[in-house]
Amino acid sequence: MSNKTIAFIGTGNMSYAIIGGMIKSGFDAQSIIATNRNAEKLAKVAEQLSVRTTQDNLEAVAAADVIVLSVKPQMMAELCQTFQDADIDISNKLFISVAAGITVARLREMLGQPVKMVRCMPNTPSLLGRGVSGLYGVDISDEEKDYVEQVFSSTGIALWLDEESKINDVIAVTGSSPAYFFLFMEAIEEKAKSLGFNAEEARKLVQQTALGAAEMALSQPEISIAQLRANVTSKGGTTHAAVEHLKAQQLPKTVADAMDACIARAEAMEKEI
Ligand SMILES: NC(=O)C1=CN([C@@H]2O[C@H](COP(=O)(O)OP(=O)(O)OC[C@H]3O[C@@H](n4cnc5c(N)ncnc54)[C@H](O)[C@@H]3O)[C@@H](O)[C@H]2O)C=CC1
Ligand SMILES: O=C(O)[C@@H]1CCC=N1
Repeated sequence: MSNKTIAFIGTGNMSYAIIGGMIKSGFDAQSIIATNRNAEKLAKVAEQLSVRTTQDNLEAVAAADVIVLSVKPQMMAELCQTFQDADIDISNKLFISVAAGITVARLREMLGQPVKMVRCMPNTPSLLGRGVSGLYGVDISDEEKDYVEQVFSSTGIALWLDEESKINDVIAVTGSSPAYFFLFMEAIEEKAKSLGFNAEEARKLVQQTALGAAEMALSQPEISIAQLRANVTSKGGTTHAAVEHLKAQQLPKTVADAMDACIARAEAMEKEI
């Protein structure tokens, strides 16, 4: 494992998930610094992940070799300005931004210099080592590329992209998509409750089925997802009735349109921020 020190600036949902995945896979907690300007949130991170914590971003940046920018996109310019204003040499540090909708060029503008930069689009299942991270690097050495890959492989699957615009595609396919699956699960859970299952039963039934379906896909890569669906669907049977209804309601097109909306929003943010 590398001996680099990595600082997460703005440790909220996403960075908590990445750090959790890193710790679970054996990264040394003392090589990880987490910051948050909110003391309560930071105390929770210290207690649950046992990493080094500070409310002082500049202290963390000064101590780290690698800095993960993990605040909301709208907060990024204000944060980066504080690095520019401080008397810290960031020229040789590696920056990783997990923010949606801010390009490398814009991040470098915010930081006031052409720092080494990786854009990463992770997702929250990273917490369980089941994440997916799209990666796009600029001006990084092979050694830095290996380190970044080690970090994000520790939280799941890491995929290097050859064009920055593909980060927006990854947002639609994996960054945002846990929410699509949760929405589907919520809909089944609600309907189960309306059929008379109590809240605990409805939750258990839906989560176990989602897990079972995902594990069937994962454990049988030689069988297409369409075939797995067909295997549940008896001709003239109950599943057929449900699936035909979803198709008549244009579910596949609705999902594709939602993913286009996701990409369009990322592109719009690139102009706004
Ligand atoms: N949540 C998700 O599923 C994903 C989020 N992302 C990206 O990750 C970034 C963070 O998102 P979340 O973790 O969901 O947001 P979040 O709001 O949970 O976390 C951000 C944290 O930063 C803290 N913060 C804000 N300004 C700060 C400052 N100046 N100094 C120190 N701490 C500060 C806030 O208190 C907050 O806890 C965003 O840019 C988002 O685009 C990327 C992929 C997936
Ligand atoms: O909703 C968002 O903007 C962030 C990026 C991907 C997931 N959450």
